[in-house]
Amino acid sequence: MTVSPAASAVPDPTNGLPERLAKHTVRYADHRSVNREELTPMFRQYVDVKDQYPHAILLYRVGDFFECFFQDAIAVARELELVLTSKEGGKEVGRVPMSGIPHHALDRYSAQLVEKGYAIAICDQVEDASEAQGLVRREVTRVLTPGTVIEDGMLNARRNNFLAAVVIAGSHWGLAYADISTGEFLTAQSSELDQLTQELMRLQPSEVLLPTNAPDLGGLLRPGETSEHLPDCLPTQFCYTLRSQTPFTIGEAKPRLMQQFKVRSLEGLGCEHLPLSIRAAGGLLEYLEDTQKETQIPLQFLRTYTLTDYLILDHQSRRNLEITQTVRDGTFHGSLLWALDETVTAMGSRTLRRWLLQPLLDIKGIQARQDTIQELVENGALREDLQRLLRQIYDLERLAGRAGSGTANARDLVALADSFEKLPDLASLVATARSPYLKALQTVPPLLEQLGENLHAHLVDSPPLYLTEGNLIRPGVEPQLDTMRQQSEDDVQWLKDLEQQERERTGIPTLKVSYNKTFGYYISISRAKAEQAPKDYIRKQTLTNEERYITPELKEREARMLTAQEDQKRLEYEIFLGLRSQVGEQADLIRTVAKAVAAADVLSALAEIAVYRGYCRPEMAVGREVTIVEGRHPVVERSLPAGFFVPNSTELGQEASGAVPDLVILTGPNASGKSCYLRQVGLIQLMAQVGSFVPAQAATLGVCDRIFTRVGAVDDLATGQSTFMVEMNETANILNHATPRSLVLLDEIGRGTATFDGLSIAWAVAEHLASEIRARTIFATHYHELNELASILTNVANYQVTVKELPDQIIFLHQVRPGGADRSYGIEAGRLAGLPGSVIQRARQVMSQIEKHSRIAIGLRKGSQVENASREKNGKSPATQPTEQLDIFGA
Ligand SMILES: Nc1ncnc2c1ncn2[C@@H]1O[C@H](COP(=O)(O)OP(=O)(O)OP(=O)(O)O)[C@@H](O)[C@H]1O
Repeated sequence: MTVSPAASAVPDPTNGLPERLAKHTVRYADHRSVNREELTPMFRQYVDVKDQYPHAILLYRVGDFFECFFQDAIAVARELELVLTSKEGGKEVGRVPMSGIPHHALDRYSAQLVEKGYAIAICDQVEDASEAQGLVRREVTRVLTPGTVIEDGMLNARRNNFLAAVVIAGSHWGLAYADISTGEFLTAQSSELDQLTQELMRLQPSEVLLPTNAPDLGGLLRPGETSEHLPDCLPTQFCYTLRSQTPFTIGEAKPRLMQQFKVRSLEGLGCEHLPLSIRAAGGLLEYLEDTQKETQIPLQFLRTYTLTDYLILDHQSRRNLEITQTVRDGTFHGSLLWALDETVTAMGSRTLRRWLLQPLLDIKGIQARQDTIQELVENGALREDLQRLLRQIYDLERLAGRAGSGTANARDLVALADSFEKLPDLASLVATARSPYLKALQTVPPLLEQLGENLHAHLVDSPPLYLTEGNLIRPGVEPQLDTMRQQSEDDVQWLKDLEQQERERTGIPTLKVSYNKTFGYYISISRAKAEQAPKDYIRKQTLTNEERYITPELKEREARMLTAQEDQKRLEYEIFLGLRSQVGEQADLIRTVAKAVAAADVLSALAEIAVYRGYCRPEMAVGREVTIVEGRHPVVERSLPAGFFVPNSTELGQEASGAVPDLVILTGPNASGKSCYLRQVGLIQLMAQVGSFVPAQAATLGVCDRIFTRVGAVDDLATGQSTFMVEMNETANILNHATPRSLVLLDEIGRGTATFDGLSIAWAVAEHLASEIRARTIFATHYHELNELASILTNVANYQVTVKELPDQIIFLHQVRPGGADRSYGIEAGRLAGLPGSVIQRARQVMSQIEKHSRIAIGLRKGSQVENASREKNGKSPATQPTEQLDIFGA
């Protein structure tokens, strides 16, 4: 990072030092507090590097370890539960805190630190320690931050790892985001700050770059940390990196983008006229240059999108519909994605997640997906063969990314070649397919076929993990390598011959020619026979049972052999690098194919589900109709034994017929299935717009612009808002943004306050939605007084979830039927829960008094009588001619 040493004041040297170390001779817990002149040369080199990376944990290579010192040692020991020790920092300095990790465990430990929101600078030895004159030269070769990791072990295969950058100007904002492991790079600009929050919540980026004027640049705010530099609209749950403003200025960002994509104008990228988008994207690119050092990240062409391209789902709705995790405990198990993810590749799984979070608005796009699913539903053999082949295709997107960035190993290239080999099979399998997503697989780019053949021709089937140890390249492809290999076989034979020859010369049949790292080749004779060793043997080492010798002839041959081996390994490595860059050059093409493969995977998974779980193809309509026949909740159905889920139908929002309501008031006892029904309707609509088949017997669904859900009441502890305030904020958001094309699912509005306030608000909200906005709405409530609304507004209907009452129990039928519940079963539920009999009896008395005398009840009764009379007289629909506000509190 181009960050100057921290500008903050030099800290107290012992601040944060663990007691155990403080008691000993360790005095310095922070590298900035030490007098550099007094440090040993190695420590001086360390602090010089550390100064350039004040906000990252510096992992400093010393032999076989990556060591941390001073404050980093303390943090790393704490976070990774490693032993904190100390090392002599200089005569006057004394010991400084130290902790370290073995170099071979770098990936594992780095992954843990990055996951905890730390940035890591890896400072490696850049010259051979044995050849160094004085101190070994070291350099930071890579900076790892949560949003910039590409290492396989640090990424979740089934989800994207996004790095985002935001630029805010007043209420306008620009957002750019990239997944550098797959190369996706997108940008958007808009004008409502709330939408920025919603976009970030959808993306769940691992790291967000924020240009600021903060003096302490490069700082990383870990999730949950707050800062005066963090604007209010940005949720604290993400990891933020504070950057300088300069790369985010239009003057720097624009040329950087043009250079990256080798274009003369940004017109082709679609963001020419979106300055905030350009600034965000340019700032993100600069950060990549800064952190990736020599590693080139092959990004795809920047794509500009607008928020209105997709069905809008705000964060609350996404959460309430439990799309990627459950509300209750935030687990994947129990979410919609869990229920639908039958994909067989990691690329498919990531694509399904993205599709579920961005349902489509375009009917043609939806139908293209539906057509593909239908073909795969109708042709079971095709579906099975397709999935069998897809299973054999590796993560092309990320493998291409690693090849392009020069971090792929030989196994990665073999995995790519194996995958390319399957593409022609895939193409011939779908040769006669008719649907769009299968047709996309019918042609295999010849370049990829050749590339796969070339990789297979060169690389052995199971290459080693390390690239510089040889054994990567097959025999017979590179004459020079074959000559070298022949030479080393001759050498091995020469050693065998030597052993035989020396056994005969000395008369010792147990004499052996062996090798170890310290002495190289030597002749070994047991101690008992040592006096038989010839005079020309030079003794090198004496062990308890063995004497070891060398001869000038053996050493001379050894020197030649070792050089030849090194040359051979180097040549293999060079051939490998050539292959890797050939793959890297095709990264874009590979990713295009990867996209097609991923989509086919998602659609065959959805087809498989449709067949086995009895889903139907919904008819997508241009109007506002929501007609679902015998719908089911896709997740609850899966968690119940087969046949236990009770299907329910839904009819909302038909244009012409007055018989179909826009708004349904849904009543029913606790735990009867109201929330489940509400979510079921939302999920069916969402799945339909993703292009999936839906859990129903039949469905006709108009395309929705937004789905809003307000389900249950949960305190938002993160922002310190009360249950009621959260509920009111969410309700306000719905009333301000819903349109006649929206689907609104409300559960228990007005519960978190006094009953009268709650009922009044619930009434007013329902009335506004039905008569002003006319959004398709299901309004689940315990206030059965709201049933009166249906007698006032023609586009409102009452439904209830039915129960069967037995003398000592209620049986939940889970059936949604027309009509309103005339009472709630709260007291009944209390009785079943074991409240004392006297309390239950008293509650019943109180309730009957309230029902008789409550001014709300009287007001409602009176109001509806008056309203009915006036409606009959005028013959007008109150939905088209809003009534005056009903005085539910009586005169
Ligand atoms: N259609 C159905 N078929 C079978 N079981 C169902 C159905 N709907 C709901 N259930 C079961 O009933 C349980 C309670 O449902 P839900 O939470 O939707 O009730 P509710 O009416 O919203 O309750 P409350 O008013 O207390 O919030 C669910 O966990 C589910 O197991």
